[in-house]
Amino acid sequence: AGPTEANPSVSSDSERVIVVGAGISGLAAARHLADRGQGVVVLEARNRIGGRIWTSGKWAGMPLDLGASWIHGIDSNPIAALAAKARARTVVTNPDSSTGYLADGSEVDGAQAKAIDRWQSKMEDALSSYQDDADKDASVRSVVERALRWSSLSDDDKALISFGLNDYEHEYSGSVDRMSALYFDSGADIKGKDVLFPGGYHQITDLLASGLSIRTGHVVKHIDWDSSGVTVATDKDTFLAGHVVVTLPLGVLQRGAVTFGPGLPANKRTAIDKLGMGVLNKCYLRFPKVFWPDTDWMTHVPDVDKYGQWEQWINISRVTGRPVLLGFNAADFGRTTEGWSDTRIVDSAMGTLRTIFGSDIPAPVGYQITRWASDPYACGSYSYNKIGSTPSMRDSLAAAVEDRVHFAGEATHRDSYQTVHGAYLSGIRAAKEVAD
Ligand SMILES: Cc1cc2nc3c(=O)[nH]c(=O)nc-3n(C[C@H](O)[C@H](O)[C@H](O)COP(=O)(O)OP(=O)(O)OC[C@H]3O[C@@H](n4cnc5c(N)ncnc54)[C@H](O)[C@@H]3O)c2cc1C
Repeated sequence: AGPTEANPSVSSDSERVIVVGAGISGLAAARHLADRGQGVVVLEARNRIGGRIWTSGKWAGMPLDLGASWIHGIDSNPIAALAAKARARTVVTNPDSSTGYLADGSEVDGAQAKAIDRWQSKMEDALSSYQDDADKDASVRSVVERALRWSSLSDDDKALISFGLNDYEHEYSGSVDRMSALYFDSGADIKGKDVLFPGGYHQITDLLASGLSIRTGHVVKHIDWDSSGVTVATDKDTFLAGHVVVTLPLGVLQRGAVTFGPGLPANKRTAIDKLGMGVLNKCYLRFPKVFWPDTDWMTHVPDVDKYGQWEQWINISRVTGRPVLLGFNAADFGRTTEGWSDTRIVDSAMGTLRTIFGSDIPAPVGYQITRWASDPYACGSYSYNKIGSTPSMRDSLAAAVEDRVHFAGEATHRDSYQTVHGAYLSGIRAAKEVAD
């Protein structure tokens, strides 16, 4: 039967494709299919599209990205092509444009900067020789600490090494205590400059979404299939289709928030279980005036007992001309702060800024804070390679089930997981599977 009058959204149209999730991967899949004449409906739990791309309009005239900010590596990056198509202005941020500070707030001098670089190279060497020689996985931290004879080091050197370890956590989002030394960096190298969008990343998702049939406010609960088709049940309705493209974040799959009938194959369940979902949170602070240096980045090396706290900041005034700083917290500390009140988070951030810039800096006039791990439709920021996982598990995560249930999303991209472009490419890949 076709759509019924009582329930127009129920259709047995076996040609139709349902896409679960209106993040960049779901939108890419739906766009690809719709452009080829395929009937496609996107079901999205939130009342907005974009998923982990989320531009806040809370401060008038100052769009701020609470999820992804950058196109990582603009060379042959499909998101750079979409940005051009959307006529979205981009601004390069340069990792070398950075001012560093030590635990006491003093600026890192030339010799100290060299010491940081030296420890960073030693860490990289230790991890790459481990990858060459080891036959058993271990955590990034344990490999680094063993190779650098941790217990024999001074507290100052430990602080510099810890800063390097936390840098991995910012990049990969997992804790170095659980991140796989063998595979933590198994993704493809980023090629080209990093750029962000002063007008917000939503320009990319809006471009893809234009004209698509998207049902927001539909929380998918069950996905069932057999030889005749697929049934997708949300909290409001039931939808029938020939194929479904599932773009649920890894953390949502891990939580078992959506049931699959019949169950998912064993290798996919193993991949869901073993891959890691990490955390990166943002805290934007708006001030009455700029009191910080005119570099893109500011870094802070805290004492070892304050591991991972407010180590990386980006100077938003370079991008928007407005007096705004963005502090990041990753992995365990990022997760810990999610249990704190906004006031406690802002006070903690201000503690670091006062150590660096003095107690007479102005109080912030506004803040915006993310809690990605507590978000039930993300359950984390992006995936990472946890001890016990292997890169091939991403292929298992990506594999279609019986040519009916297809999977996309950043975690399914073996080379470019953790990124917008990886998620986008995974959506196109899933759409091509359906269309074939
Ligand atoms: C703080 C942060 C900073 C980042 N920075 C960058 C960066 O600078 N550059 C970069 O390239 N990448 C960055 N990333 C990663 C990037 O945002 C993601 O890789 C990408 O957006 C993921 O897209 P996706 O389509 O796979 O998943 P999502 O965008 O999460 O899409 C999945 C969709 O499914 C929906 N959903 C969940 N559960 C259900 C349900 N039960 N029913 C229906 N719908 C459901 C969700 O609401 C969501 O809209 C960042 C991520 C975070 C969180």
